[in-house]
Amino acid sequence: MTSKNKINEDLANERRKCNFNIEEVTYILDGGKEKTLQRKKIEDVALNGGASVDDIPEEYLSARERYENAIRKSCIYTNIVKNEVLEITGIENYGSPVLRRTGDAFFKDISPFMLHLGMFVPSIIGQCTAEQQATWLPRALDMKIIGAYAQTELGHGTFIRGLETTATYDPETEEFVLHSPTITSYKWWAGGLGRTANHCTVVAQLYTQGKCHGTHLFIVQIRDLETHMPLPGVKVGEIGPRMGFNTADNGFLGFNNYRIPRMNMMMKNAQVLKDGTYVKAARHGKLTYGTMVFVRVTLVGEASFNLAKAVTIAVRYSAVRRQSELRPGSIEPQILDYPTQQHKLFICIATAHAFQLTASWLWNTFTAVQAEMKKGNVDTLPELHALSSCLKALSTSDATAYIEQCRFACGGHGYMLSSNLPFLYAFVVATRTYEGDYTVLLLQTARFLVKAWEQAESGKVVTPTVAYLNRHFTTNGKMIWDNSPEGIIRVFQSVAAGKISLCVRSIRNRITSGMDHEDAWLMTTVQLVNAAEAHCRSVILHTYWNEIVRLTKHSSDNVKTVLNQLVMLYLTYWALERTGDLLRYSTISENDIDLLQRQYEELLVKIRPNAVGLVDAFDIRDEILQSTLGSYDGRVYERLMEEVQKNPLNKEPVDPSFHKYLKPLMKSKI
Ligand SMILES: CC/C=C\C/C=C\C/C=C\C/C=C\CCC(=O)SCCNC(=O)CCNC(=O)[C@H](O)C(C)(C)COP(=O)(O)OP(=O)(O)OC[C@H]1O[C@@H](n2cnc3c(N)ncnc32)[C@H](O)[C@@H]1OP(=O)(O)O
Ligand SMILES: Cc1cc2nc3c(=O)[nH]c(=O)nc-3n(C[C@H](O)[C@H](O)[C@H](O)COP(=O)(O)OP(=O)(O)OC[C@H]3O[C@@H](n4cnc5c(N)ncnc54)[C@H](O)[C@@H]3O)c2cc1C
Repeated sequence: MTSKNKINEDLANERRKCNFNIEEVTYILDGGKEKTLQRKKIEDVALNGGASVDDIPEEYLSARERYENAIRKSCIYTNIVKNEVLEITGIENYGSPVLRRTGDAFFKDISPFMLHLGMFVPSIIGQCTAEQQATWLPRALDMKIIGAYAQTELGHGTFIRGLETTATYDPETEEFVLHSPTITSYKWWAGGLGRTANHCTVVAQLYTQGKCHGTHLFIVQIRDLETHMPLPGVKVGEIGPRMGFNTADNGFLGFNNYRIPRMNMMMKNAQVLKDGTYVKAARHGKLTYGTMVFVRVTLVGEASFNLAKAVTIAVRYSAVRRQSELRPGSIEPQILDYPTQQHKLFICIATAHAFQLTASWLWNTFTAVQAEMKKGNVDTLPELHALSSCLKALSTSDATAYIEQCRFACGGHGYMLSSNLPFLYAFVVATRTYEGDYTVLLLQTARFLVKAWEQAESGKVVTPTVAYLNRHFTTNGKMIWDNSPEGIIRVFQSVAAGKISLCVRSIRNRITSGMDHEDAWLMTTVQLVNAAEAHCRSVILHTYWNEIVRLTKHSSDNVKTVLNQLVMLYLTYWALERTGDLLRYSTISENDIDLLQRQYEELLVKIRPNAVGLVDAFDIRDEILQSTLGSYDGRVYERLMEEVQKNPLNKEPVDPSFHKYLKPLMKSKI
């Protein structure tokens, strides 16, 4: 073995200690052996050309060079996908998470094509009629047209009903006239819009026959397909440097009485006829928000995957890194041996599992609701909206906090861009805001919870994810504390029920004392966010536990044991995090809390020998991890030194600025 492919001895030892079958866990996380094999096949085809490697790491490039480089790599990757990967996987895999994640090997930051596949194509699939799809979809999938999703404006992101861009129907020419009447009506933020896209989905207020019918979606060509020049009446550009997403050319867009054909309105859920008659969406008023629901569902899996990357980096690094002395003169321990380090990292492994299994479950729920809606039944949509809203909010928020924790766990080296942890953080922290801000989405879930509470109060049976509310009305007093997984979950459900109940009481009291409903709701929103968070925690705990029980039924004993230890760690961690709530809503005692703490510390000890095996089971290739600290071989220090050689500042022994500025300064007199 050369030093280049030699595995770090500490990491090799960790792998020898691992007592479970790593592949078995990978299969569970991927959703089955076949899925793992297909993912590996895709990765082999897409990555074996080594196309990801930049001669100069992208962080050293100027804004222009970075963008051009991102486009170059996006085209390379798209050609590989079109010509090689889809040959083996089929076109239906075009937008699949596996392909998006494989693409991470090409970009430390973001592909300018991400929103094309992430939202433009889904908006065509979800919002267009079959006839419209036949016109647009093949061209979009073949990249003959490249799209963005332009909804947010300079003045409004959250409040979609407040968007100002107008689309006014002109029956004379059978066209819509798009217009940006104010500075705040300019579209702002859309990924890929600034420099790359030649089309976009535009969300605008629809006017026909002198009446406004609210926001609707339109497909709009914004650039010439030959010259790429913005079309007359279109003003488009890039919004400037951001915390992350710097290769995603997020853009602005304004229209000056810009005309598009009538059939460019996405007409699956509402239509404007040739004479201007508006035909209302028959089934549900919010179906035009469907693309957002789809993306929120996929973001739970994204949160899991990015957290899995971060914790793979941090655990491998913590096995390689030795620091301090436990006793005078003793060998320096691996930092992974410190219980405080285990406390930082094992919860991240467990959370990545919890979110991955919840994401699959949510995806199944989403497809079931879609199937019902195809049959004309929209009854399950409110529950899906409430679930996808809170799960998106919590998974992105927790993943953000834990990725930062992984960075802290890597000390100074975690601050290096080459560790990839700062990029991961910058990417994931944005997911807490985009596709619906954290607070705003939890308040959407709270609306659903208050309604469900009122139904349960009146004796009606409520939908499955809030079924615990029915129990709330049949049991008296605090929930009996019980340290079994099912017991902990029941207590978390009681916490949620108790908090929702307090919200309802607050709202009612405020109304009784003279407030109108809107103000009473507004004054209760701090509690409502808290209640929605508690509900969502209980959903995640419940789903994670149920899925582990179901998926490990036929697993080997050691896999069962280690996955059980992780889920128990997760349940215990959250019980300890929420002791205040447990004291308020259950019979838990001081003694029970002491026991929980001991149980938690014992779980850290039990998981420790399998920690590296557990992150290996995420099976994330080095090309995708893109980290000096987290590679499979653990050559941390060598890679940090190799990276230094790529630094353009080190190309010449003396920097020109020395002669230009430093030397004159040194020579000048005070
Ligand atoms: C291949 C790719 C793979 C992976 C993906 C990887 C990366 C991700 C890809 C792309 C993402 C990248 C960038 C992000 C792009 C964006 O950010 S696009 C812009 C997103 N914008 C938002 O999310 C805005 C958030 N705001 C809203 O959703 C709404 O305005 C609101 C819900 C907050 C409020 O809407 P209103 O119309 O005012 O409604 P309301 O009065 O509050 O509620 C009325 C009733 O309607 C119900 N409702 C609201 N929304 C929905 C919905 N979506 N579905 C079903 N029902 C809904 C609401 O609950 C109310 O019901 P009641 O019964 O209580 O009356
Ligand atoms: C990296 C990135 C990429 C993006 N990509 C796209 C894209 O491709 N296409 C697109 O259309 N958009 C995109 N966006 C925009 C994004 O969807 C919005 O920024 C997001 O929905 C939040 O809206 P806002 O910016 O208007 O925030 P605001 O609504 O102004 O929020 C500001 C604060 O006010 C609070 N707040 C707002 N309303 C309420 C309320 N009703 N109750 C309580 N608190 C409230 C929020 O909680 C938040 O703390 C992107 C954003 C980012 C950061």
